[in-house]
Amino acid sequence: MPTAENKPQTLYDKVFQDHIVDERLDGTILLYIDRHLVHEVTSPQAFEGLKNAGRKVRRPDCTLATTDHNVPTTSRKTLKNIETFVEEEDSRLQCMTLEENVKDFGITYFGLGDKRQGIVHIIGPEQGFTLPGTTVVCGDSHTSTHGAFGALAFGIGTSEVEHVLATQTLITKRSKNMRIKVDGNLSPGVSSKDIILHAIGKIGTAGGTGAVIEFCGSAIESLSMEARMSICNMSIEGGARAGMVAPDEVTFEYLKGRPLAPKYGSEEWNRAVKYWKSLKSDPGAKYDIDVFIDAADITPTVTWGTSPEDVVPITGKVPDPETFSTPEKRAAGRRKLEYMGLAANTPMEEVVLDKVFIGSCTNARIEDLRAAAQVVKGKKVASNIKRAMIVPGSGLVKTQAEAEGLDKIFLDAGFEWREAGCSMCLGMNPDILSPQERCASTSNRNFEGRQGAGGRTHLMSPVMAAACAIVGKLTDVRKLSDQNVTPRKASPTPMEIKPHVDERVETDDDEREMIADQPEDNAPHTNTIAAHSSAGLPKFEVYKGLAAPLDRSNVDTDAIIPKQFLKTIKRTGLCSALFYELRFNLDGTEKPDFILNQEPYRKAKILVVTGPNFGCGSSREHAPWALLDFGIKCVIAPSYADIFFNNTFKNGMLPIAITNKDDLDKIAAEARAGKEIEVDLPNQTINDASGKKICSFDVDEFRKHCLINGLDDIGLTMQMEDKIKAFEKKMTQQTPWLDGSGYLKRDKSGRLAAKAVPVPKTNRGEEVKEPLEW
Ligand SMILES: CC(C)[C@H](C(=O)O)[C@@H](O)C(=O)O
Ligand code: SF4
Repeated sequence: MPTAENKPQTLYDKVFQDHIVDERLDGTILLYIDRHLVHEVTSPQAFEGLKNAGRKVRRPDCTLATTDHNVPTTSRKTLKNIETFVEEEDSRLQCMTLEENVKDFGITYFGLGDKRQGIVHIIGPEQGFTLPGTTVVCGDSHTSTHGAFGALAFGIGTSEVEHVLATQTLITKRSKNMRIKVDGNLSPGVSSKDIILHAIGKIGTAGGTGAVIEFCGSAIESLSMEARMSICNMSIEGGARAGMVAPDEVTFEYLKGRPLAPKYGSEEWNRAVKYWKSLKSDPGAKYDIDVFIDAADITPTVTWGTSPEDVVPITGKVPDPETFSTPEKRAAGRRKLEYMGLAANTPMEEVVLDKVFIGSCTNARIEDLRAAAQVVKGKKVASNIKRAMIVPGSGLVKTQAEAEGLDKIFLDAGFEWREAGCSMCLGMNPDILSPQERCASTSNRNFEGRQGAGGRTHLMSPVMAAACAIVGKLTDVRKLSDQNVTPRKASPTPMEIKPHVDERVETDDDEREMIADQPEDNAPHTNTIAAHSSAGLPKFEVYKGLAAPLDRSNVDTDAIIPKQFLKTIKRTGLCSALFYELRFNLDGTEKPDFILNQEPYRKAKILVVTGPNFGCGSSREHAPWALLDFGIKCVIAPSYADIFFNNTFKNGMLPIAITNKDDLDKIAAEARAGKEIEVDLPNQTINDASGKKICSFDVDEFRKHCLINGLDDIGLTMQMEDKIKAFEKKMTQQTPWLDGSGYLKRDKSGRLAAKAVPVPKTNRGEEVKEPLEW
């Protein structure tokens, strides 16, 4: 019998274990974060919180920022500065706020004039900022991308961004282990995007909820790093917190010569590789969920509906909702077809397109562009295609593609060749679909309104999108006769990255000692933490109010609050943005059918959702902010997506999972009758208006404690300063390559120049009171 110590561990277990700063008896863990990526959309409120509290960024050397979501992808030839370049006012403000914050807090930033600027999940790996065995976070759900390196990488909300900026840690719990094994050879024309779409079709968008997926098997091992990134990128669409692939020779090869990776051939590199090689799952390691896929079963795959799980082989037909298993699914299916403007049983290859988008953090890397160019070469975009866009994922991808002449191939065929950014993946910038326009897209989400209000998205691989542009309809890339599209194997010609920053300086032993021995008030990366509490949130105890019933499944955060409202730099003012496209017509008038437009539910304080997986998709904390602004502080649903679930607690809200259908039906019946519901958190019961118990509910002990006492995590974590500091000292010894000395300036004595500051206030700017127990 293996003991707890020698129990076989998974890759996830190993990386998680190596980052535990502290563990409570109830399993709440303070996890150290090695790498923090920051973008303009989810950071302004976090920096504002730091400023209000007089806090510093703890590890500027481990933090990397860029602008990507809001930036126009038009030519930057005339770019002077972001102020004159970004025309849309709110976008401009968000970009400028980031520029101000990175200056104020001393963070490395790749702005629009910098060739290294690009989508946050493309630039991290490109720079060697993402490394195996690290914990990587970003206020963005597709942080899962970085798991391709054997990193534990996941998206967080803005409150957590603030927590990481201030403490370089997160409060979390262990996730479940899930394994998706893909064995065998991929057929020509089938790529990693097809693998992940196929897998999501199989497990569903909630299939990975609460889990970290390890992708393995011979088909995964044969893939290049870029292909592995596309797979891990979409783990979040399968509901998982993160996706991971064990690091191997392909990974090490990719990292050689990256500016922020340990210098190839150095002692540090050799030490790092030795550690990275230890990160494989042990034989006999147990997985809570195991999925097997035969690579031979995967064909070029496209989506037909408004959820990434709505997949079908390109050779298939639009499904008939009347054949779906339950009345709820039939109703949802009809709605999807109506939104998508499709008739059941139409062959997918007969669906005519308007636009083609090749880009996004899923598929805008150099290999994606090479593969698409191979299909397009010597052909022309079909005349019915109004716009076909190629948007490289970063300035470096663009430069490399131009050096290889790919831009010319695309331009000759009639594609637009754009500058780096998120572009039409979510349309927070000028690149959007018009209502009813149909797009073949290499992005990752096909939610209603995702690429523009009323727009219709079909997800697919870059070679498929390229073929669609040529044919003008959804099409099977394998039919384009002279194409020779092969799956993306480990590439013999990786992208050449020229270091634009000083290469990482190897920390020698003496230096390591010196860093570890620095006096407390001048440690390499510290905030001296004054004992303080952070009682800043309104307390949640017994909460009573009208409950609005919502009969929907898989409500994504794009539906809770669409992209156009993410441009705010505040946490408030989002009441009318809540469920905007469900609540309002294009002309701004109300849709009378939507529940929150009906009496008495305009005054709802609780939302009762009868379908599972509420809050899936994007990490936007704007979703709980909008609910709060409307007056809803409690959501009751069968299940939630992980990031949304976390985000609500950080705002003093209570999401309750009721898995028992009878109980949920009773609650929904009260809601439908327009009666009030009482949520008693101390006693963990849901009661009717008279106080009679309907059912009990579970809640995590630590979260309950924080809600009832109105505690803010950051203040609590800051009381763990000694433990965090001790952890950092150990890490500097054990994994010196993670101290980002390549970015941070050193003072004359060679010390990393981050200053210690006392922390007199909470993140909401209030006076510090007595310290509290963590
Ligand atoms: C803006 C950001 C919060 C969001 C995410 O978390 O995914 C975005 O990148 C998206 O793709 O919807
Ligand atoms: S999913 Fe789209 S919007 Fe989100 S980070 Fe990736 S490219 Fe940007």
